[in-house]
Order: sequence, then structure tokens, then C-alpha cells
Amino acid sequence: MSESLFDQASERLAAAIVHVDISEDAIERLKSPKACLQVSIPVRMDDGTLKVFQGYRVRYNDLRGPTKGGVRFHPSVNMDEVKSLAFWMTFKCAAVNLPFGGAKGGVAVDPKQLSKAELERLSRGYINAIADFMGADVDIPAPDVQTNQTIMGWMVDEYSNIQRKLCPAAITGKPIAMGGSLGRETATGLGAFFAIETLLPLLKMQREQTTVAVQGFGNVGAAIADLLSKSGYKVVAVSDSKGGIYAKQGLDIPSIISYKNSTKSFQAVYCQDSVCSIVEHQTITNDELLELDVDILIPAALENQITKDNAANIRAKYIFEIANGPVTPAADAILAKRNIIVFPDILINAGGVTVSYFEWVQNRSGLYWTVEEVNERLKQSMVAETMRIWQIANQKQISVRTAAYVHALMRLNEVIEAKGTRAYYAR
Ligand SMILES: NC(=O)c1ccc[n+]([C@@H]2O[C@H](COP(=O)([O-])OP(=O)(O)OC[C@H]3O[C@@H](n4cnc5c(N)ncnc54)[C@H](O)[C@@H]3O)[C@@H](O)[C@H]2O)c1
Ligand SMILES: N[C@@H](CCC(=O)O)C(=O)O
Repeated sequence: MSESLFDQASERLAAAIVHVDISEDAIERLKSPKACLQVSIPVRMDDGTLKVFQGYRVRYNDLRGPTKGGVRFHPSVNMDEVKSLAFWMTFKCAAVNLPFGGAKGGVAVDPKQLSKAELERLSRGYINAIADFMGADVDIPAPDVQTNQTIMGWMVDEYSNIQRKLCPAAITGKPIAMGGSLGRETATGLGAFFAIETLLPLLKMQREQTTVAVQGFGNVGAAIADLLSKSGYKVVAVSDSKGGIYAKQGLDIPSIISYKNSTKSFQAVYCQDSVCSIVEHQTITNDELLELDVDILIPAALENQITKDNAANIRAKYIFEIANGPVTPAADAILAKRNIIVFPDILINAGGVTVSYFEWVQNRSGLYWTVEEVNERLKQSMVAETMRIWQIANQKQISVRTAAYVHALMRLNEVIEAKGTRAYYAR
């Protein structure tokens, strides 16, 4: 039987616990989710028919604070995936020292097949179905794959209607007009950028000589490609679910973004002469992108992209995981033997949830920050946690991924110890 995504996620914990002085009780607590909810969401479609969608929310662990994590709208969403994503959120929030536990949610749907009105009804229906499971002190949703500010706006409005009061801190990644934080939309990409910039001199690399390929050109993939290319890195390849483009001399990312925004189609980017004329390029498949001979490979789409089947073909020197779970444990082992260093999701993509935390703080204090303040605080956190995890990896001679889990586990263990046995129902 093939390993489930959650089995794969759990392997990360097993690899880390041998390097941490942590009690058996604490390990047991972290092996399974606190609560898993599956809901049916009836939605009236524009043609008058009723369609029922399956929704999920997993609160993995709330030892360090209210659970936190995004909501994904994608046809392949299922309980195993949501549980794994919630597990990663738990370790991510601890790795960057946010006072949150981990959660994740999702709906099995292809949002591109819905009209805007249907999408709004589904988003509101999802919140209606999980309303008793969430709240600013309980569980705080946010954007993830194929959800965005607009959807978060509908969701927080629905939750506030149910509670009969404004509840801005119950959901992050909202429109600015509804209490969203400046800088949240680009935060995941910017956080990853700060991590890469921190590591670059340690890896003895220079921006202008560094080639980069980015898989996924959505909220986070486009942002990191843009930041890197504007800072002098040579972004030679980008892709979305339908395929990608490659140019040895580097792509003009701002033009590609503006072209994609105006045509609403990434595919048009590599089919239209106007962009072909900006820089000569060739089209490539996603598989080809992953196997390009580049310095840095950035998977920024979905999980399970680098597996035992293609790990031997990866030619990048470094992999920075912006997607959650893009490299499987079996692939990790193959990459490690080939001296390819993987910088893990729970560190590299933590910028998004970090600025979600800033948004929650701003909502609760009623005092709003400038984008400069947001970005400066994000930078301080990403630089400090990246350095610490890199040091742990070097001191203990372990992978950077295991070091990130060790770092998170030490913080989780502290709170488990501090709470004592009263945290357990059975003694
Ligand atoms: N949005 C956030 O705040 C945030 C924060 C941290 C991590 N992440 C993670 O980053 C990843 C991307 O999230 P996003 O918010 O950018 O989603 P998005 O929906 O905005 O973009 C996803 C992109 O991936 C592409 N894609 C989908 N399947 C693909 C495939 N098989 N091959 C290549 N490209 C494919 C899509 O076409 C799209 O360009 C996810 O793993 C998500 O969990 C997101
Ligand atoms: N979905 C994002 C952001 C979560 C949040 O902001 O709560 C993640 O995977 O980190």
C-alpha cells in the first residue's frame, strides 16, 4: 500500500525526535490531530440546481495558541491532505515562534468552474459550516491555493454576521478595507526572499551568478520570481499547471506578471508574440522545469512534486520549498546523497503566516502598521529563524529540514512541559 501524505508528514517528526530531548508524552501528543471536521456545503448554483461540496477543517495542535492556517479550494482536497497541511502549520508556527498552533482547511472544488456569485455562496457556506470550530481565540483561517483576499473578505463578513458583531481577527488575509494587513499578499514571497538573502553568503553565492527556476506562478510563485529578478538573480524558468517557459539569459518577470494579469491566463504568456519579443524563450513542461540545471529550484505549487521517481534527475544545487510538502521523504534521501540541500517549507514559506499573525495583532490592538513596519518585522523574524535553523543543522550535522523540526519541537516541548500533566485527561 502506498504511503499517505500524512504518513509522509509524520516521517519528518520521527526523523527529528531522535535529536531533541523531548518526553514520550510530548511526542504522543504531536502524533495525531486535535480535531478533524468534515462538512457538506450545499450551494445553490446559478442555474437553480443544488450542489453539495465537501469541506474540511483540521485543528492539528493548539498548545502554543489558537490554531492557524489557510483554506484551499482545489478538486484534490481531502482529509489526508488537510491533516498533513495542518501538521505542517503546527511546526511552521513553532519554527518561527508565532503564538499559534496549526490548522488547515479546504473544499474539494475547482473554483475556476464557478461563477463569482457561486464562489461567494460556497465561501460563505464553508464558514457557516465550520463557524463553531473557529474564532479569533480558537482557529483562524487564511488564504491558500486558489483562495485570496476577496474570498477571505466574504468569509470574515459571514463569520461576523453569524456572531452578530465585527470579528476581523477571526480571519487573516482580508482586504485592507476590512482590516487586512498591508504587506500580507506578498508576505510569503518576501519571507522566502529574506531567507534566501540570509543564506546566500553562507552558501558562497552571488545574486547575479545565481540562476533560479520557479514552479507555480500564483500568489507566492509570482511574488518570489518578481522579487528575485528585481534584485538581480537570473530567473530562467517559470511555470503554472499547464506548462512553463525557459530562457537561458533570464526572463523578464515584471512583464510576464503584467501580461498574465491583463490576459488572466498564464498560458497566453508563452503563446503570444508580444511576450516572445520581450525575450526569446522556449516552452517547457513542468517535469522539464524541475530537472533544469539551475542553482536554485523553487517549487511553489503543490505537494509531491519531487519524488523518488524524479529526485535522481534533479540538477539544482539548492531547493527552496515555498509550496507545502513539495519534496517527499523518499526524495529527500536521494537528494541528500547527491548533496542537494533542501530548505524546508516550514521555514521558507513562513512569511505568509507571520504577516497573518501581524494582521491578527493589528486587528486586536486596533493600531495599524505601515507596510515598512510590517516588512521590517517580517525581515527580523525570517533572518533570525533562518540563521538559528542553519546553525542547528551545522551543529548537529543534520539536514536543514530536520533542524527546522528540531527547532520547532524544542518550542513545542517547552509549552508541553510548562503545562504539565493537567494537559492530559488520562494519567
Ligand atoms: N498563499 C499563501 O499565503 C501561502 C503561504 C505559504 C505557503 N503557501 C503554499 O504555496 C503553494 C502555492 O500557493 P499559492 O497561494 O501561490 O496558490 P495559487 O493558487 O495562488 O497558485 C498556485 C500556482 O501553482 C500552479 N500549479 C498548480 N498545479 C501545478 C502543477 N502541477 N505544476 C505546476 N504548477 C502548478 C497554478 O497554476 C498556480 O500558478 C501551496 O503549496 C500553498 O500551500 C501559500
Ligand atoms: N496558507 C498559508 C498561510 C496560512 C496563514 O496565513 O494562516 C500557509 O500555508 O502558510
